[in-house]
Amino acid sequence: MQMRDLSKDDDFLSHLLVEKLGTGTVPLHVHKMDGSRRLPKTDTHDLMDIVRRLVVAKGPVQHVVRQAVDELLLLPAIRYYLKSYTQKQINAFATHASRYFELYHPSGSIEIAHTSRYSHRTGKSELCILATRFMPPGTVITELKGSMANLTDEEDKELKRTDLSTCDIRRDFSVIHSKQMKKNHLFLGPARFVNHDCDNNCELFREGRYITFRTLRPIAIGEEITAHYGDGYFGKRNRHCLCETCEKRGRGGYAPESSDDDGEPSSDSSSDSDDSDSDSDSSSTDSESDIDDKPKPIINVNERRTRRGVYAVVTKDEDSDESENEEDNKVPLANAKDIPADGEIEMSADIDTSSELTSLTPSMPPSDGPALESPSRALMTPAPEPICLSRTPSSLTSLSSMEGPSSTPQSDQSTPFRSIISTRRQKAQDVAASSSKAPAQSEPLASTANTPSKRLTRSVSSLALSTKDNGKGKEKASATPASTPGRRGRPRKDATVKDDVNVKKEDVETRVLRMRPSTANIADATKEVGTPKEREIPRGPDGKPLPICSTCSNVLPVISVDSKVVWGLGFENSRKKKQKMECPRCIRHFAIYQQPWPCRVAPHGSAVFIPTPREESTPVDPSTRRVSHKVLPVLDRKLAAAASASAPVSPVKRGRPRKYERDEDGRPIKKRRIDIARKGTSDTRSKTHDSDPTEEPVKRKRGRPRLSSPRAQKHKFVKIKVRVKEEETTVQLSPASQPRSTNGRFGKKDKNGDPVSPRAERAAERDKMRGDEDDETSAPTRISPRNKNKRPHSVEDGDGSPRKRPLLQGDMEMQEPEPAHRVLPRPASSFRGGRLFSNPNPLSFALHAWASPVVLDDSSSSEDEKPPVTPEEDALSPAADISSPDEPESSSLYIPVLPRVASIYKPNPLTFAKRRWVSLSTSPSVSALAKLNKDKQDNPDEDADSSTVTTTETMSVLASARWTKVTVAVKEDAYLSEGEVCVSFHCTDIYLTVAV
Ligand SMILES: C[S@@+](CC[C@H](N)C(=O)[O-])C[C@H]1O[C@@H](n2cnc3c(N)ncnc32)[C@H](O)[C@@H]1O
Repeated sequence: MQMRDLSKDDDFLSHLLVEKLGTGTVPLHVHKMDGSRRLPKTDTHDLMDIVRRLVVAKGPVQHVVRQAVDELLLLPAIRYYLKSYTQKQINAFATHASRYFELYHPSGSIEIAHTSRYSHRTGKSELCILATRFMPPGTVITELKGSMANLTDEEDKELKRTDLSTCDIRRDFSVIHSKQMKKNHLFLGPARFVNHDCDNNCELFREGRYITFRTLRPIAIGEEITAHYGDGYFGKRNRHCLCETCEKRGRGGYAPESSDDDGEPSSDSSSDSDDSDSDSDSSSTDSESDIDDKPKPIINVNERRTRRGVYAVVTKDEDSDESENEEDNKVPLANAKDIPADGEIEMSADIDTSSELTSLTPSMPPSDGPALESPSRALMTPAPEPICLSRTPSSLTSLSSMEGPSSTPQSDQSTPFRSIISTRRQKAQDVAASSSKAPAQSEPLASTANTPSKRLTRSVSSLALSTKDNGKGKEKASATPASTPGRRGRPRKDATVKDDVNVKKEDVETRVLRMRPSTANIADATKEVGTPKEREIPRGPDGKPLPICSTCSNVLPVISVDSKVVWGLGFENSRKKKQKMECPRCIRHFAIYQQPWPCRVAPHGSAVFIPTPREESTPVDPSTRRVSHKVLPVLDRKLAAAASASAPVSPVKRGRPRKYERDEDGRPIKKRRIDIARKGTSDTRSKTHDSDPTEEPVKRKRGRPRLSSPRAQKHKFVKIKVRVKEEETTVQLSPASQPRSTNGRFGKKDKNGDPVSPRAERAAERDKMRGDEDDETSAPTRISPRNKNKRPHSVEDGDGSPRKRPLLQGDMEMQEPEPAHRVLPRPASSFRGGRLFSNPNPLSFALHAWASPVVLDDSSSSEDEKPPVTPEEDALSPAADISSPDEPESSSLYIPVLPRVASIYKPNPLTFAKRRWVSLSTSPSVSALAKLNKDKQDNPDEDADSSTVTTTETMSVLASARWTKVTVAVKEDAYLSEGEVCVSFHCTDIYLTVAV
């Protein structure tokens, strides 16, 4: 990866996934490689939602993290940022993003937090890495990753260039030096937030092609993860180091000499150095003790201080000083056969050779042979792929103290790895040696959990610091808790297990927290944390109690950005009111995990909120289930979204205006809603109707209803089928001039398949003749676009009285005599013709109409028992063809009022059965039907069902001799509005054609 890409990506990603998730007013200020670079704006809610989904997602870490990265890449701001990127660059960006996302996974064991440790010198709020669970020695912190970019000579020079006037020191970012490659590398990513401590608890090491961190000793919950940058990173012998160890020992930046010589505001005091000495005495195994024997470092006049720290311009002499450790640095990582000897690595100060962290040793000792790999091979850091599913100690760990009865680090003899830093390695050996003598060594791992962290917080609160800065002397940690929210100032009664690494007894008693190695047990640990027990109230230099976090009991920090306090002042009122206050770390933690720090997963059985990309969950306090003020912005957003969703589509958008309001597919939400609506109604639309489906009909009009109405949607099937039968019907209308239907359903065919319908043809001829004779009579029966919306059944004659459709009568006269059948009015039902016509429904209309004439025939019983047959089934059955040999040819009566357009309706057999369709197996008595019509005329108030039949103007009957086919033509139907629309109903042997 190119240095520029890496620094740019890291600036952006740390802004997105660290700074932006600082939750509101609580800042997590990241020092950028290029602070002047403008970054695209992103919505914090979007980022937080992605992280929350990651938190609750199930599945392997890699999968979950990848999902989060995918979601991130879909955000408009990120797309904008990546628009000029090549695919390779995008991949690198995504990989780097995954390193940040991985930090948040519930299986993770670290977090990025704020620290005020260096603020008194730098005026800056800085960040650090804290452990969120206990880590035994040798644990590989897999999620603490960095990405490394090779530095070209120019870039290296550029990074080294120091503009003292602007203090724009970018060199303070991790620069790793490979001795073998003789090159510097930029090391960015979450790993860059690891601060230096002279008694570091972790070491940078290389595992295979990757560089990560490994614990050197047990690390407690809340303890800061520290590395060793080198002995000369903060000036010669780190004289300006502000680490806790230096503070404890009164060295580095806390040494009296340092402040005197530099003329800088000193934090040292001679009185405190005694304490420091006593600490050192108790830590007899501390590898740094040998430094005391050496002469005090000469102050380097080239030393410079920056906003972020102190850096040394190291002379050649100093280089030679560092070389004394070189042999130690070459101690190999034993048994680590997979580690390529692609270079030794150091965390570089201004001058690479000045660093103590001068080598990540090759996998094999130098004596064993040459380096395993070509020095030209680029160094890499762990990629997301090899993410460990479990955060258990690595195999390396298991080979160390985890395996033995002792929970302490073992010596190099039994450890398959060696420290990459000579002094650290020596320290580990010493620690192991001392721990083997410790009483706690016989305790299994469980007791390790009770082991307090070795490094105890000695930093002071900002209040104390202000006092110190006023010249009251060198701050010591004896009275004040950490400025980094990693330590707890609460004493524990059960903290009886002695630390592996010679911690003073009083320190143990005041700082030990029972550690829980498993995630589930962290919940219990949190309970303990939240239970105030004989808490030693931390007090400021003025004796007043300091405000503490109600969750982790740390002193609330004061956070300043650009030397301006942005958080942490003005708690006096809250304290007076005894309001609970949380530190930024705990606030942030709860916002992300919905669990009190350091829990990342809900205690067993409790509900976990699961936000989904579609539905944003409102975070609710799980204890009260009430929406708190914290979630109001989210709630507002949800309400706005709900309001806009329920509102009709309108150009005026409601709710909180958002610049990039898009769905998960990246499409605008508004458009998507319309699409959904369209999708739901698309099949209800006829070809010719494109009205807006969301539009509500203002007024029910006669005639064709709008398709958008629910009523219209009921007939979607009918409308779809309309076009299918058009051709057939046309054939029936003009058999001589138009092509016949080819599907055989309505077109009459003989055995050879030729269309044969003499009766129909004769009827057509009759109709034609009649039409010629009486245009007035035939006109209403002909459906034309002009009169399609008229109701032909209400055709009136000259005197204004309803006039029967003469066509039927004529047909009846011409029909061959049929045996009489009893045709009875349909029994009374809820059907009302008036309602039908005022609110027409072609389906019920036709059904009821044809339920009306109940033709009783004794011979029909067998047909009645037959189950209804659908048109499809019928089509498969040759017997069903209306021109089947069983059916007398003459049985078909064609009435030329047939619609021009027909459609087949596929009825639901059950519906048909319910409606008591009678299978008319015998030829109907047309005269009986005529009688029925007459009866109806005589008794207009009779059942409406009958009226539909007797209104002969509205329908014609085409009946076969056995009534195997019945066609009803309805001249108008509002629903089948496209003029000559016809619907054919089919049930068993009855065909019903409704025409408009
Ligand atoms: C690699 S960064 C570590 C993360 C850094 N705290 C941040 O917020 O970006 C190194 C910087 O951290 C600060 N730092 C880390 N350890 C320190 C120490 N022991 N003494 C003084 N400053 C330290 C210095 O400002 C240094 O330039």
